[in-house]
Amino acid sequence: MDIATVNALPYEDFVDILGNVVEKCPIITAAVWSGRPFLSLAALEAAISEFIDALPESGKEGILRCHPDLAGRDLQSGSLTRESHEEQAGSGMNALNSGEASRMARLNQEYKERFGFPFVICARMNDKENILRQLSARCQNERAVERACGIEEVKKICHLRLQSIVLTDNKL
Ligand SMILES: NC(=O)N[C@H]1NC(=O)NC1=O
Repeated sequence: MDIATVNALPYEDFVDILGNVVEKCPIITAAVWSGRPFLSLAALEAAISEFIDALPESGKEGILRCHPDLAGRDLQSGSLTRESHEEQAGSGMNALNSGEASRMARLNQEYKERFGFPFVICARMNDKENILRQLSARCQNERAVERACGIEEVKKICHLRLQSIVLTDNKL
């Protein structure tokens, strides 16, 4: 689908197709629809970023809280969104050995207790070793730093999800 097709979508279809570019936050997609027409995919992505940046800190934390844990309950029970499942499987989250799995569970829990929101990282840009290393390191951050860090990762995830739906000019 190219950007002209995206711009022509009624809002129901726009939200159906693009509603999970930020995990379980279709309200963001629904909000930016009114900014059409977007000149490019980059312009649509910028509108999403601006919407997120304008939220109060509680709203940004809310976005983080909509994300499933990496290698967590939803992966085990098969209840991840399709996008999240592909991302987690791609980075080896469903193939952790028992030592890695228990380390991931312990650090995820420690992180959530410290910050009140889950650890978020763009799984498609990292392998499991890197994810575990980052999780451990980021547990030491200040809450405000970590909130900003998580939101930057949400934007990376969004960037890749948008690219898999909307053709960029060089793919036309
Ligand atoms: N917690 C977390 O980072 N979740 C995710 N990361 C990602 O790339 N997809 C997710 O669902």
